[in-house]
Amino acid sequence: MGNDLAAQCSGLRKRYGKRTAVEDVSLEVARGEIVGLLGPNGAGKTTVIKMLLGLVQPDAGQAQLLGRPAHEPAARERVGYLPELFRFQPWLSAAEVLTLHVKLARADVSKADQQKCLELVGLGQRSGDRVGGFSKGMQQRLGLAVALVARPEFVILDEPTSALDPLGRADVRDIVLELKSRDVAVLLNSHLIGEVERVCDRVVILDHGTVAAAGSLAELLGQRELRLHLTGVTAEATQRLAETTVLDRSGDWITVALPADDDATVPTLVSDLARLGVKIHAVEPGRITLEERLLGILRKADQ
Ligand SMILES: Nc1ncnc2c1ncn2[C@@H]1O[C@H](COP(=O)(O)OP(=O)(O)OP(=O)(O)O)[C@@H](O)[C@H]1O
Repeated sequence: MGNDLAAQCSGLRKRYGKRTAVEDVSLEVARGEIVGLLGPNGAGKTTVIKMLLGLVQPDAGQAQLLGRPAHEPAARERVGYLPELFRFQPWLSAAEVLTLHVKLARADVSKADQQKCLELVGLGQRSGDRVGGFSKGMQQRLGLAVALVARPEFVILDEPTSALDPLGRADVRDIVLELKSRDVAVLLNSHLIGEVERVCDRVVILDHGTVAAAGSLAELLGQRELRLHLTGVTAEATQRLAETTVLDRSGDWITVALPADDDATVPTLVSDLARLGVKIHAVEPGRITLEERLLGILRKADQ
């Protein structure tokens, strides 16, 4: 495996009794890449994460972390993990929880840097307070600090914002993007699709334990489109429109496909149509959202 991969797994399978939780799942996370893991409840996301971390033994397949087999404890030393469900020792202060985890990770992180990590997650003022008195969202912020404090090269965040207010969610988004800028890889499991769409480079969609779709956002969301409200369309203008891919026509509205990442098509088309005497009432760029795409994939699989 190349050193450019933070995580890689292939052919992962896990059964619990007769129930198949995960079947033949393969995925990769490159260094500095943010990958979103999406899928309905019970799709197998957490099970895949646990197999990647060597916390659950796969029935088949293999997983590697930062170039080592996932089951080796040394593989996890440079990995930060925010589990979906966790409880910290309620009698410890936030600062003590971080110190404990720095020790467990056998990392060398000064007290000042530990305090900075608490500030990063918005708990700078609460470092001396006992965790038992923390709200759910504050505990989740502390969980994020624990995942980040030992300066990991790969971070797995399992539902990191489920208990957070909108400001907290925006903070997590900024933190994830900041990790990427430092070439830290992130695997993000979240039901908040807008969040995934905003920060992730690639997305893996799990359904019934298997990979239902995977790819970059551009690949998954496909072509962009443009809705035009036009009147006075002459034969010449119709010919000009036919040079694009016309997806739909209903009344005065025409939808054409736009090539991905092409900035020239819209201004050229609009000026050509205007020159040909067409009255242009509206020009609306559009693209299906990740949520629409996800629902489409999952509903198709259920049919
Ligand atoms: N320890 C376990 N014992 C028995 N079944 C399990 C265990 N862990 C997971 N499963 C089953 O495996 C399947 C996948 O569960 P998993 O927690 O991986 O899903 P998920 O995609 O993370 O779901 P959610 O979005 O609800 O967190 C489910 O059917 C679940 O009941």
